Amino acid sequence: MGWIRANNTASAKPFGEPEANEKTESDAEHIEITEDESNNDKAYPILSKRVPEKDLPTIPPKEVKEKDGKEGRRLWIVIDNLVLDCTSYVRRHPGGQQIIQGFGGQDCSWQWWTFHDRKIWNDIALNLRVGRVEGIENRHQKPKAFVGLRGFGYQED
Ligand code: HEM
Repeated sequence: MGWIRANNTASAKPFGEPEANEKTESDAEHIEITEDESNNDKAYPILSKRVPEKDLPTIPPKEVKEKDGKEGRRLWIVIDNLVLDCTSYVRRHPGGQQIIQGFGGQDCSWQWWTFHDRKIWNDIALNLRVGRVEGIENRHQKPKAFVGLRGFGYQED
């Protein structure tokens, strides 16, 4: 795999870490965003995973909901109140493009953690953060965990 290459250092400055978007060895291992593809959003560029969560910009929910990836708009998803820009990543998603597109501008926290582990979070998702948001609801209720057989007629004796 290659580099995360972000050329938007200047636009990242307001968030307090001038070198925030410099590539590093650890960033480099698992995600490749070429100069052309990154086409970073000027208002909300993708920030390095070295930027602490508390220093991410807070994005109004209205703006997040607009980023549905349609008609040239950026494709953002929300996981655990973090906003991830999947505009470029979606094309290389091993689970297919459609599933991410279906969550554009929306929360998909529990669905995400159903299919991915902490390593994928650390290696890839953390390299896609653009900010934080409060108040974006998941449109699907999380199914209750399957806790026993009683409901299916199992009888204890
Ligand atoms: C930041 C966004 C995302 C990243 C970085 C990401 C990353 C990945 C990776 C690395 C895999 C391969 C996993 C493996 O081979 O073990 C994968 C598979 C998959 N992802 Fe994602 N994904 C993202 C978003 C989503 C979303 C929003 C969904 C929908 C809920 C989703 C659903 C899936 C599914 C269904 C698979 C296939 C799982 C399987 O074959 O067992 N992903 N994803």
